[in-house]
Amino acid sequence: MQASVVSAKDLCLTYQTNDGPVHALSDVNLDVRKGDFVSFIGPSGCGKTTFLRVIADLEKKTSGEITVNGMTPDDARKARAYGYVFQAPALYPWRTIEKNIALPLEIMSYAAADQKKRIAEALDLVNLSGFEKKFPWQLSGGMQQRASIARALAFDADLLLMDEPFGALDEIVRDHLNEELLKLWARTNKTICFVTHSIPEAVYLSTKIVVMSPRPGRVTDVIDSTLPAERPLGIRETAEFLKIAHRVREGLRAGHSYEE
Ligand SMILES: Nc1ncnc2c1ncn2[C@@H]1O[C@H](COP(=O)(O)OP(=O)(O)OP(=O)(O)O)[C@@H](O)[C@H]1O
Repeated sequence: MQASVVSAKDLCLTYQTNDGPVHALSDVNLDVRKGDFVSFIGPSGCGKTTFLRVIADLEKKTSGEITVNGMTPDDARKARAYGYVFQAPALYPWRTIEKNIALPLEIMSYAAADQKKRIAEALDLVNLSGFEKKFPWQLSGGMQQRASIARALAFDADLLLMDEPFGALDEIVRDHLNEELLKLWARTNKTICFVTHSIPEAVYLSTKIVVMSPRPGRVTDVIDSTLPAERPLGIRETAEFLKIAHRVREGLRAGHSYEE
């Protein structure tokens, strides 16, 4: 069996707010294994982003256990165990695209030639070759997000945390990036934790789909995908795909509140 990359046991996180406590995560138990592609899906406010942020040591658990590569999130952060792609592109406006991508590589002291190679590969992967010298504000929102994905890819961490990275992109670009991400994942044996609101995206990409529900944020279903590793886009029309999508939809419906 593959090693555990993220392991959560009875994990709880409660935010204290002026309106009282918000139970963002309640008794979450989950094991992400090396090489897994795990999608987190659920309605707004069910704690998907919070879970990623706990892994990345950007939030502290209230109780329970969480390890990342067998370490505390704090030690994992110091060991630079992961790359993080945020919901909104977080690029420095005073740096060109290539300099933005270079930043983590500079911090990690990659040799200049290696930096250049990685930047070129990452830009190619997200279809941004030729935009190296542009500044973020010269690109569309979608292109900026692709650049921030390139930054997380260039930095060669085994674990990629992706918070709705393709949510703002048009569907054709999104399809392309989904395919490219799968290829990259297959080639590199990375472990990916991926937040999405899209059922087809979750089913297409994942080896494991974690369905969550809010108030309090909890895991209501964990689906191990039966789809083959090789996934042309056409697989989305197959009976097997639709069966898994149906189960995800049922899980979402069961945990959904219509009272908002
Ligand atoms: N810093 C914070 N302080 C207080 N409450 C917070 C904070 N961050 C998130 N929350 C609350 O915790 C709950 C979970 O939020 P979270 O962002 O993790 O959900 P999500 O599933 O990622 O939502 P979305 O799909 O909208 O991004 C929500 O009720 C949210 O309002």
